[in-house]
Amino acid sequence: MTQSSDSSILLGWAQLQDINIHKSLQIKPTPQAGLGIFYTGSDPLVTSEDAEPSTLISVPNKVILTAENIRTFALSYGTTLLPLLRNGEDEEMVSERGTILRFLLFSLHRFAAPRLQKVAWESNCYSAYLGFMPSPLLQQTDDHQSLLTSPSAPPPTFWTPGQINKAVGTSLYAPLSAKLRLLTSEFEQFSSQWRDVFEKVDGAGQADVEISFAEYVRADWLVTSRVMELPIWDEPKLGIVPIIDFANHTNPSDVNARYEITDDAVKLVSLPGRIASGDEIFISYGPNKGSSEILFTYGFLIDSENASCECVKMRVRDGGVLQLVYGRPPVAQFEVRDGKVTWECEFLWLLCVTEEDGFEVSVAQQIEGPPDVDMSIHGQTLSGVRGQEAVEAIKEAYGSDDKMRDVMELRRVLILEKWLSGWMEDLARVEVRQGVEADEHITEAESAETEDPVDGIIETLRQREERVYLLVLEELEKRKDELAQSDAVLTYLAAQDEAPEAEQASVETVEAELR
Ligand SMILES: C[S@@+](CC[C@H](N)C(=O)[O-])C[C@H]1O[C@@H](n2cnc3c(N)ncnc32)[C@H](O)[C@@H]1O
Repeated sequence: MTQSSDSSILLGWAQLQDINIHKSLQIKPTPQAGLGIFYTGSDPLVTSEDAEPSTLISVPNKVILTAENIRTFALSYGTTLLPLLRNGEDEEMVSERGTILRFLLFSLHRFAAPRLQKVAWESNCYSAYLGFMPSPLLQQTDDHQSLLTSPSAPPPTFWTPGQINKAVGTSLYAPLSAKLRLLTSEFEQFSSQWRDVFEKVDGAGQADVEISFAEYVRADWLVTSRVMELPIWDEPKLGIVPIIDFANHTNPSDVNARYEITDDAVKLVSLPGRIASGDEIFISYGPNKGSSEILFTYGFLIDSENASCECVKMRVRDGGVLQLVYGRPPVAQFEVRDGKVTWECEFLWLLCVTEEDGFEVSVAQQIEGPPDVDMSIHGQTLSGVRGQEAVEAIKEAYGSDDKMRDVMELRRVLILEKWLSGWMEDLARVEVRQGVEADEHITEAESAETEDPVDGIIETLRQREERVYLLVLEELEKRKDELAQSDAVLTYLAAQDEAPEAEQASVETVEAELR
């Protein structure tokens, strides 16, 4: 089967589904990103700088793989697909993500029983499209699949425990470990549900009642890397938009198309003057996403050298006040955009106020459920105030105090500096830590002799994150020097020198850090 006939299968399917595609578009392999969308014409309505944005692809809502459409579609499958879309024990439907994932699993599984294969694939009106889904680990046997260029390194959820361990210290490690734990526990439950459903089918054999973890991880990756949040209905919904989902990512400054969402369709429209004949159509998967986030979600490293922005999001686990007030570790965000360094760590307000300032947090452990957390500011108790609301209350109470504002900022700077230095040390540590015990389903397939492309990815990620931390540390150092000279801080320190010994604990820390 040739490349053009490949593309024509997909485009023919799209036509049957009332998907409108500009006549000069092709879907074909790219050197690094699997399949992509290419413009091959010279229509001035698309290429000219003076043209209006032009619709390249328009996908009607009824074709989008949303949970709602899949549930409707599942009704025609009788006893096979529908029971998979419910939670095993109760009769409730699974989440939107779960529904899309289970539909993909059902459609892409190779059933041995002809009856099941017919229902899942041959009578599936999405199969012509689903046949083009990438498969980073599984061996491809389909004619058109074998033509796809597979990426040199698999996405992180496919990494072996040994590969994952090498990411220790990067901002990828914790979310990746957590995701694999989640996938493992979901899979335990789902694989037995799958077995229950297919054991009842006449003629079902071993290949029909068993589903592998690798299949589950692949379906999850397809959902994660292709799903969009669609604000079409009253409440935004998740959906995979066929054909438009072949658009690859580039840096925001190089994009040549964007999404347009109307009441009845999702469209890909051109950016005037950005597309020439032969160009690939590119969108941006998120201008504020850093290397780690793109790697986690889409499985590749962005071209950060040419990007105007690098961003690191790190979950902060203090096991204390933050955990109590936020419920889960909050995210510290650092950004270097066009050379400008910024950070977003509002939750540090929770750590820069002390009992000495009239701030207290008290915890009452419940017999069941999370503990009750009360905050008290200058003797006034605020019950059940959590997260950003708690931060706002502290800012309101202390942020307007001219005498304390700089002191508090200095405390925040010092805490952040300490965290960043710790994270830099973690990044520099070469030792491999204890494995991700959850990942028992993927067998170790590493060879010491062959060069592992995942090593290169992790090393690049380490270097990028280290650079961001270094730039933030430089800024913090400057800010620390400014604050140390501020009248408010000098007055505060002088007053503390005169204060009785017992009251000096916090300033001693501040002074020690300043030295
Ligand atoms: C929405 S899909 C795009 C279509 C995809 N290329 C395919 O063959 O089906 C997103 C996936 O495309 C690949 N991709 C997109 N942009 C890329 C890029 N700039 N570099 C490498 N891979 C990219 C990644 O595998 C990503 O998870």
